Amino acid sequence: MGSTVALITNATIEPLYAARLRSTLAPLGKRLIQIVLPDGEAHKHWETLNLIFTKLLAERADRKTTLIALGGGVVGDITGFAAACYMRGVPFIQVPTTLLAQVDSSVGGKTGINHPLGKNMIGAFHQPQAVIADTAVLRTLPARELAAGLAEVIKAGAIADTVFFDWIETHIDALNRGDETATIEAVRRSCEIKAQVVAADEREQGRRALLNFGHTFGHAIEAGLGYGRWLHGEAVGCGMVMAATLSQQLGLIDSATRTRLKRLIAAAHLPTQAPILGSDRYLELMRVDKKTEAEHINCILLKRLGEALVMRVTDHTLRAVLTASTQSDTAAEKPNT
Ligand SMILES: NC(=O)c1ccc[n+]([C@@H]2O[C@H](COP(=O)([O-])OP(=O)(O)OC[C@H]3O[C@@H](n4cnc5c(N)ncnc54)[C@H](O)[C@@H]3O)[C@@H](O)[C@H]2O)c1
Ligand SMILES: O=C(O)C(=O)C[C@@H](O)[C@H](O)[C@H](O)COP(=O)(O)O
Ligand SMILES: [Zn+2]
Repeated sequence: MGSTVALITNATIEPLYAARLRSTLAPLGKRLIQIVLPDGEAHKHWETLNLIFTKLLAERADRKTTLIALGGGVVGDITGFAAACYMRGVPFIQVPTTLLAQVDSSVGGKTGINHPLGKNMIGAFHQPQAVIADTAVLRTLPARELAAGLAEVIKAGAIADTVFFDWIETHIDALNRGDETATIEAVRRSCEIKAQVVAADEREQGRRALLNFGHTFGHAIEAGLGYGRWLHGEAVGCGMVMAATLSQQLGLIDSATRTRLKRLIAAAHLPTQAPILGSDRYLELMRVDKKTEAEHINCILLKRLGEALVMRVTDHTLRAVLTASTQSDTAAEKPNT
């Protein structure tokens, strides 16, 4: 580690947890630069990234400076990308403070920012030196943000581990109320699953794409409504229901499996009915996805709970799912019966 550390956080987290982190760092005797970003997904863009570069340059941060991301996925993704770019790459550490960041975004080295035309479209793979998660900080997390984090926990079970999926079903009430023992187990197993997938395919040449279950639809919802209107986890929760509907339409899963996933997502207080954007707009947004190849949309589908696969899907099939998913629940069930 060099002689300087840059603590990067946001205006909500700084008064809650920055002093504690500063006092932990104090015995190391490093020069500390603190950068406080504006809060929210709507600020996960180029201008916010540039605030970091400007401050690091103005403070003469050298190429051995370690950046520390103290916050949720937004702070983590921007800080990681700043670390990947600043002086062509400096080390960084993730200190995730949301459930979503502790179970998913702090692990695996995907960093980046949004573009008005697409979610996370500008970024880099850059692994953190360490991830330090303390579940005690989740006590101050708003309930809506806790639910958003559960979406990525459910995703991990749905794509990779049926035993974990069963466990989430059994413990959903405990997870909803932030029970410490259940939360620690959810963080532990989600990180274990993610780390295994990333270790096998760090740069998403294959299996890592499965971690994108629910995201082709979800990212379209986030970008289509305007970043920050629906939380990432909310959009992913709804996106997983849409992907399950698609899986059923393609004959991969039965109606009972789709219903089981949908029930769990609803039990985690996440939306299951998609916002109306129009099928044309959805398809336009879904095509702006890193899995798209020569304009063809690739989706992550379920084979069963605990197993997923990537498949190219025609616009025709997607239109049917989009229509069903934005109508009433009864209508959404229709194509599947
Ligand atoms: N890199 C990846 O692999 C990856 C994976 C999943 C999601 N993401 C990204 O993560 C982002 C979503 O992250 P998020 O859900 O953590 O949202 P977020 O970073 O916006 O944090 C949610 C809100 O909670 C506040 N907050 C954070 N910690 C708190 C605490 N302990 N107490 C009280 N308030 C607290 C934040 O200030 C913010 O207002 C999205 O941009 C998504 O694309 C990235
Ligand atoms: O780590 C991954 O790989 C994921 O897909 C995890 C997702 O939960 C996360 O939202 C990720 O940022 C989405 O990746 P993207 O490549 O579609 O931007
Ligand atoms: Zn995600």
